[in-house]
Amino acid sequence: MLKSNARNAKWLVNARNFTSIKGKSLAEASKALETQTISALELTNACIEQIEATRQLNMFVADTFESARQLAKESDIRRSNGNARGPLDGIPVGVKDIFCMNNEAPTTCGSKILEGFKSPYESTVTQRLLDAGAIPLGKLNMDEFGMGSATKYSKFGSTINPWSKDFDKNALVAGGSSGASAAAIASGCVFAALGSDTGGSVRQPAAYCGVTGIKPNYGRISRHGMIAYASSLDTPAFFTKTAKDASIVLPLLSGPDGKDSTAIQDSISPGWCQLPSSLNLNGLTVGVPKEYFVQELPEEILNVWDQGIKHLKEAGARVVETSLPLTKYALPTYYILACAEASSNLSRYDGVRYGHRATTEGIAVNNDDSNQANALHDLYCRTRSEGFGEEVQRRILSGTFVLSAGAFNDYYERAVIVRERIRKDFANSFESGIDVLLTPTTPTGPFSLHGNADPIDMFMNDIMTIPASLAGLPSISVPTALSADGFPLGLQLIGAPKEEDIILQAAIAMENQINFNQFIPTRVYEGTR
Ligand SMILES: NC(=O)C[C@H](N)C(=O)O
Repeated sequence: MLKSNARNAKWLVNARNFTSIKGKSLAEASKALETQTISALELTNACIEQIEATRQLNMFVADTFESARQLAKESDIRRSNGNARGPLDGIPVGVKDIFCMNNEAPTTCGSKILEGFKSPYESTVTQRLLDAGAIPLGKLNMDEFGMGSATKYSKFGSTINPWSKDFDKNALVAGGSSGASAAAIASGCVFAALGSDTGGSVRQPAAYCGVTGIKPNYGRISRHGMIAYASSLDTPAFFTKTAKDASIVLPLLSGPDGKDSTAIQDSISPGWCQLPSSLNLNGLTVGVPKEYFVQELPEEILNVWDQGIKHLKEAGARVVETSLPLTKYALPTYYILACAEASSNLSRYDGVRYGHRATTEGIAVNNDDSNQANALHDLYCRTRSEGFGEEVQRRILSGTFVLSAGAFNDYYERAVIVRERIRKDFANSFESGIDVLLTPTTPTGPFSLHGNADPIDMFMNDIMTIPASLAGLPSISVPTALSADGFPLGLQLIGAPKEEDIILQAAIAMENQINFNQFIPTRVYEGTR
């Protein structure tokens, strides 16, 4: 009795110091739980408070606070019994609304067509989070079905970048499609957040929000329960404050899964992803691909790139120029393949099986067979026109076109061939002795939320991230510097197949020198840190 009172008293004292844990890394939060400096319930409540304080950014589209508090209490009991499950036990996390969860939150993928959809099952990756003792606080906003680079194409409206000078006229995009997951880390609402990366959806928002975003190798994390956009590219991925945190989370989410035939079947060796405590990169060769020096690259991006090269050299790496000649074909190849796969995947949303259904008012139905067929066709058309947003419709139309008989050979088939050649480009580079490639994550810093919404400009944002997606390679965005205007800029490390450990080592070596955590988006921390 006395003992537990003493511990409660200790927690109460520290409860006044919540502010000191907000915005800290997952490793730090985990340590605080381990030493019982804070309880999981207190940590959860502190994160909920921060979510409430930052509603203006429009990050959480569904809260699961009730189940979160229950899970936190269970975590505290486990810990007090000496049965804590490891570094994620008691850690508040967020989940992109693309992952099916069997809790109080609907799963909508940012789309009206899935409005109110309650998943009857749990995705593999969220189940692994739960098994590790993590505490999901809610579902995070996203571009509808993962299609976009700004988290603007959502039925819930846009998410705002926490680094914006103000959250109104001068609001910046958080990037997309997993923009809210990145923003939730940057604003200290959670310590890890799930996203998905098809062509850059985790790395690009990570760069824009000044956090770490890792896209593991295709198949490293099971896709079971992640709503499909372009199945040959879709990769469950996640955000943390630091690369060190990412190295803690990745092994817990990875591994074979009988429910996804594309999940990597190799079991993970015990030493995998465990990083030496004193990191130096002696013996590591970093390639800088010359084709990524696209003409339009602004000075500040070039400077950040130079800074990254310097950091890697200082950590002991050898840096050489390399060539990936087919880089310029990656963007069109991606948008042909992704749209083609999307047009097929999204054909299941017809207003009959689940989700939004258009009203049948005005659709004439009588017993005449042809009339009934017309009525059904009308229902599909109305449902899909009402349920899908503009960008999703655009992609379904172009995807249907590239798969049509007259266009298939010229577009889809060619794109499949070019994709293989792009994969070969990377393989040649790695075979020549390069261990990891270094590029900017994005061609610019975060842009205005209210600016030009030309879809082609939006596609151009993915120019640096898409090649690795086509090749299925692991890659990570490391927050590297602030622009002259005070906005985050990131660099991307791309690794050889299944070599997440190498990109993580290089990323950690960089972050040790950069110390990006010295910078914070002050508006969302006002009075809280
Ligand atoms: N899903 C992604 O990885 C984002 C990419 N900008 C796309 O719209 O396809």
